[in-house]
Amino acid sequence: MNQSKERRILNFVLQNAVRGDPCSVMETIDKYCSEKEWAMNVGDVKGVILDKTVEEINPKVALELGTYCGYSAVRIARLLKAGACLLTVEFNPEFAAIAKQMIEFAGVQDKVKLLEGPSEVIIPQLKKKYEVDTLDFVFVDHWKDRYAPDTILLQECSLLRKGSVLLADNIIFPGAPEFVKYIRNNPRFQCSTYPSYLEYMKVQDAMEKAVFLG
Ligand SMILES: O=C(NCCc1nnc(-c2ccc3[nH]cnc3c2)[nH]1)c1cc(-c2ccc(F)cc2)cc(O)c1O
Ligand SMILES: [Mg+2]
Repeated sequence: MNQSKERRILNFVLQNAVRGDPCSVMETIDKYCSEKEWAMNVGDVKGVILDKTVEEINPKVALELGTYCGYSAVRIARLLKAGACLLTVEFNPEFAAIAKQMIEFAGVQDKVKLLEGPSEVIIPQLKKKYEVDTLDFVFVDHWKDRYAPDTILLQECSLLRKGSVLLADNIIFPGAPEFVKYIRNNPRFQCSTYPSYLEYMKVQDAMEKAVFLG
């Protein structure tokens, strides 16, 4: 049975990146996906916006919605301080299996908890089952029609506190119009937009940062 694209990306990393070196893993994925096969990682251009946001917040508890191959989990985890953790949610078992190996190869497994399942099931479990109090940072990068309902669900589950920061990928391409409409008209969020480019392409995209005001 022929390999999936995600399996080819992982194999390229296992054969070409430096084990235990997150930057080497990120660079190797970016090289493969810009030269050989496009894939929906946040990538090296929008990745800098992600880095700056994580460094500014210095989160103790971070959540990622949409693990995919683990590129942004490695990107975020490499910046987390001792004792901080990233919970990342993936519902596709194939992607989750790839991401688990990617995260372990990069050596950030002690900072990352990969949760398999749909976000609408996992989010309500975060407090009791995963011992989360509130989230300092949320990277929203899963199915675009889940952005708005899951932002509402995070509030309903009291997982956001005054100052919690959401950063949403792809608000231009593929786009998340319901989310943008919801978040920009919501007085409980302070929003800012970061124009950028779709990963590995000369196509306009943007990220939206939304600070919860409590
Ligand atoms: O669909 C995307 N990302 C989502 C993957 C995912 N990985 N995991 C999930 C998940 C995880 C828990 C969930 N719970 C419920 N739904 C869930 C979905 N979703 C995506 C697509 C593109 C894209 C651009 C141009 C194109 F021509 C085609 C595509 C670019 C991007 O940057 C993306 O992020
Ligand atoms: Mg994305």
